[in-house]
Amino acid sequence: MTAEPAPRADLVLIGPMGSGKTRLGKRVAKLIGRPFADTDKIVVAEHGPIADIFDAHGEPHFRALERDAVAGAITAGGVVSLGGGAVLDEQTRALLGTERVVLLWTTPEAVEARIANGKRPLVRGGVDDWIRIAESRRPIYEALARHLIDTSSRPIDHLAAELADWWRTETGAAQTGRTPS
Ligand SMILES: Nc1ncnc2c1ncn2[C@@H]1O[C@H](COP(=O)(O)OP(=O)(O)OP(=O)(O)O)[C@@H](O)[C@H]1O
Ligand SMILES: O=C(O)C1=C[C@@H](O)[C@@H](O)[C@H](O)C1
Ligand SMILES: [Mg+2]
Repeated sequence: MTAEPAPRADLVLIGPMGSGKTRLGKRVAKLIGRPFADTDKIVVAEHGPIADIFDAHGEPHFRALERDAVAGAITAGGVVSLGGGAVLDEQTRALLGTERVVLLWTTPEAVEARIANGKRPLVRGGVDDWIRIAESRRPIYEALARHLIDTSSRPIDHLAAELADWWRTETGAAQTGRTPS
């Protein structure tokens, strides 16, 4: 029997816009003492604001940039927060098949204020856009995830502590005290 390849990243956070991937990812990385990367931030650093990329070149161009950012970040390791739609890419989904993937979910009520800053071109129509997109992607998210966290109402510190505990259990770090490769 062939063993499943070991995950390259410590954690990969997926989920809809505003579910807290960036904020929680940063926090949990600090707790477990591992580097943090956010694929949206990588794309922005290299190519400028996401809304500008969508407006100037369209979504498929953004997805291609995002695919490369995801592959690079996962190969580098640590805690990786993906953009909400990164899972639409087939190559990315194949990569995530062997990763420790955590799905963050939230309610429309909780997300409405979180997505109101105009930085996300796909929800310019507000929370109705968010509901349509989140629900259409839900089966993809659920098929990839090994663990689910609802970020609607609990304080970020509690969520981060819970996720760090899950990581320790999954990796055996609690028992051995070592950092997994
Ligand atoms: N658990 C939480 N409680 C309250 N506010 C939160 C929580 N998680 C995130 N937020 C706030 O919601 C907003 C969006 O969070 P964040 O940027 O982490 O979402 P995201 O999942 O990375 O979204 P995207 O897919 O668009 O990158 C931020 O202003 C953040 O501070
Ligand atoms: O869910 C999405 O499709 C997106 C989420 C954000 O993280 C950004 O990657 C961008 O706004 C698109
Ligand atoms: Mg984010």
